[in-house]
Amino acid sequence: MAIQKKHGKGRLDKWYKLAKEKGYRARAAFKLIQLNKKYGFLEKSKVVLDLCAAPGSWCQVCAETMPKDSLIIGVDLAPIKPIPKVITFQSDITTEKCRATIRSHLKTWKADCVLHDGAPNVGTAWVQDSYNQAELALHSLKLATEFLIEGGTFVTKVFRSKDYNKLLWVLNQLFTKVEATKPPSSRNVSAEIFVVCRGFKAPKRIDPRLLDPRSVFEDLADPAPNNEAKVYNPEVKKRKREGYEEGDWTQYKEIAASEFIQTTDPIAILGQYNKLTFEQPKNGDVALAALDKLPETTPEIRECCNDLKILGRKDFKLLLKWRLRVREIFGLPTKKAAAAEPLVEVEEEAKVENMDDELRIQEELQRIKEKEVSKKKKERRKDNERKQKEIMRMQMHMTAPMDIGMEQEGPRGDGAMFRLKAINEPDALRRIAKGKMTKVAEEVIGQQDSGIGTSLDTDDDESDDDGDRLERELDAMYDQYKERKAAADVKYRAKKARSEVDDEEWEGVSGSENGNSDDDDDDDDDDDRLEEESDDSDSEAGDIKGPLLKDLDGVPQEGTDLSKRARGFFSQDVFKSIPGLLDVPEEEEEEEEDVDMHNVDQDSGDEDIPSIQEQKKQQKAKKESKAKEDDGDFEVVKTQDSDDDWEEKEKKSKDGRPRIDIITAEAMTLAHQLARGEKTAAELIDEGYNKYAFKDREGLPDWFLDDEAKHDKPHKPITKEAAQAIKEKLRALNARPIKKVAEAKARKKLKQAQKLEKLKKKADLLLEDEGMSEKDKATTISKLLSAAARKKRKPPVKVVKATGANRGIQGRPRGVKGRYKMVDPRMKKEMRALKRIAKRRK
Ligand SMILES: C[S@@+](CC[C@H](N)C(=O)[O-])C[C@H]1O[C@@H](n2cnc3c(N)ncnc32)[C@H](O)[C@@H]1O
Repeated sequence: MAIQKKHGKGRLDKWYKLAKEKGYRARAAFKLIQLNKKYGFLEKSKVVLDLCAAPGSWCQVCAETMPKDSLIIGVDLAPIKPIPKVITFQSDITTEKCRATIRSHLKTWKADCVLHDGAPNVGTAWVQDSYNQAELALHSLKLATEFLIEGGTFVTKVFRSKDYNKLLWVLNQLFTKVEATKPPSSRNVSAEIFVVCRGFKAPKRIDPRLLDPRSVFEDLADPAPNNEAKVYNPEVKKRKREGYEEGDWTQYKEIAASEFIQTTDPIAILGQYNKLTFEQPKNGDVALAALDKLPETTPEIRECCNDLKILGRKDFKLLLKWRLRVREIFGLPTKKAAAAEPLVEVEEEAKVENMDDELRIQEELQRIKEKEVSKKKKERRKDNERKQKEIMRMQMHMTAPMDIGMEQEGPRGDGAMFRLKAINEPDALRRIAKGKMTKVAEEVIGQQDSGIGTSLDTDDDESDDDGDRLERELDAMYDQYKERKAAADVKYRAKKARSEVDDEEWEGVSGSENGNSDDDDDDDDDDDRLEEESDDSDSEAGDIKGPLLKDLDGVPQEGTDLSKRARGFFSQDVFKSIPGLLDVPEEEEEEEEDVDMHNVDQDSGDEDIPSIQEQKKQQKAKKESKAKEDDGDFEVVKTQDSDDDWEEKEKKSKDGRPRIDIITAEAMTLAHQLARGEKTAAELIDEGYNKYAFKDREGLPDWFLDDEAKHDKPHKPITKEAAQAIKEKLRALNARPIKKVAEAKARKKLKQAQKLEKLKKKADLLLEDEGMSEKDKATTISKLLSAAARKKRKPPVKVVKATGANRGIQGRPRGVKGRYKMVDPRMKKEMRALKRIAKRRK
């Protein structure tokens, strides 16, 4: 990462430039803008108090963002140039006078928001600077507690220093939500951060010590280093990311061993020091001399004392035991003695009890909570993974259903996953076919309270919020990418359209069931739709026969240009009165035959596709047979086979052969092999079971699946002949005019025919005229014909020079009508030069 310069031109960063551009008085404006973007406190505020407001960019932002007629008061030590809609005055926020002036401006009102971006004069020692900042923040908090409305927001700038935690503790006592954040516009090199405190508790009485810098920052002990951790768990070493401790600038420290014996906090010594020394100081230490001579001070103890930093848990224990033993010998109070004097101990403890302890306890609690939550998450995820694996194993016949708790009712029982009766959702079968097993199981089986516990994703929704959000963002980004690509890339559009058509084919059974003709076929939508439909399922339960018993006889199938779904839709009763909706009008047919443009299949002479007359015949025959059925008194029981028939019929031509258009070289190779008997159908089916066939795509995001789709299929060899056949097919297809051209040609033809008709009528009239001689009639008719054959001359294109008034203009030059072309002298010269060159080459 590049190091940000804080001096010289380094200060003039993008925020500085942007502030200049936008007319803000300081780049600090963006800090407030970004804070407000995150927390949104300004839009709902009517009264704002901006402490330390000079030069006034925060006030500018407030005036811009807050509702009209809001009250904005800005105060600073330095003068603030007037800002429209803002009251400003010069004062020191730590003084009583400033407080009184604010009161006079606010009258009886309370501020919805108090902002503080104050910075005392910095440039002294870091410790002093940070302390001053914390102190100023506390002063601003004091004003906030006086003028802030209950539930109001206080925003303050602080430095991350040793006082930071104490300040945070105070803020936590007064606000329900306290969050520290560093807006992007705040320089990385700056130690400043902003604390946004929401939900002012507005207590009736505030302990003055809470807002007194001396009691908050100075009277409290520094947070004790975690010496226990160092001693009880010495193997886990924590790096000191914050550098040296305050006032502790050396790394190597020794202390007299006698001190260790006498101290009340031996752990602190063991944690902080490197060595317990037995060396006598200049003025002599009797206790140390005695200790040195004690038999309890064994060589092992001495060895341990020599370097505390390399000791393990066991060694520390040894030292502590030794200390207790020596204390007993010296007659110093030990634990046992302390137990006999509980009152003294309690008093001592009460003194130690301070804000830091509370902070530590809070932190500890938070840590334990987080640990628990993450443990639960992990367990849930593992559980889900296990279940998914089991289901997959079962799909691959590696596990019996009993292994995942389906033994009570068997595979077709109430809770059974593969029970077809349960799949009464309009789209469920298709979804299963698509591999949306988990979702279906979740929705359908989950409703039945089967106890299998296959609600694989539901728990994750709650537990894995971050993961979900990330996934959603990725999905949204991928959708955007797809849209962008579709807009720019024709091939991609065509591919997408193809894949949608493929999807539609699958939907044959369920697509028209509810008349949901306008549904998209997106996989993503499937899930949503499943949810919607399953909601309705109760009410419709009686009507739904299940997709395996689908009545599609009533749906006209062939002979129109409409899709399957559209046919289903238009076959409803309401449309019955409109003639010709489902039939192709005869005129159109004739026109199509005349124009020769739409019926591509006829063009190509594709015998597999039935002609319109044949289609009609089929329809007629169907109607008759249906009428016969209706006449009869018996009810036709639909079977699964009949549905299959319907699907089959859709795909078959009149002679019963499947209507398959082979468009890839692989398919053509297969077709050739089948035709020549080189491959049997059984072999083909067998090849279908390959390593790509059992991919679990459930729950995977679209972008991943799309990428995978490029590679997760077997690559079949293709033959030269097959490739050639496909090439020729494509060439023939390309040779055909595209629809637009064909339409234009047809229009032209039609116009000519109309003209000819008109001429004919005129000629007839002339012929009937008895007053004209035959010769005159002939000349008039020939004149008419030649006039009709004459092409209309296009008006010439006017050339306009792009000089004088026309230089550099855009659009039509003045006084020029009709078609025109702008030329400039440069173009003229270039054209001449080109002509010259061409001439020379000749
Ligand atoms: C970073 S500037 C504030 C910028 C301001 N938020 C803006 O957007 O323009 C810090 C300001 O705090 C002011 N300040 C420092 N100590 C102050 C005090 N005791 N009372 C009032 N203002 C003080 C300084 O005069 C300085 O103008």
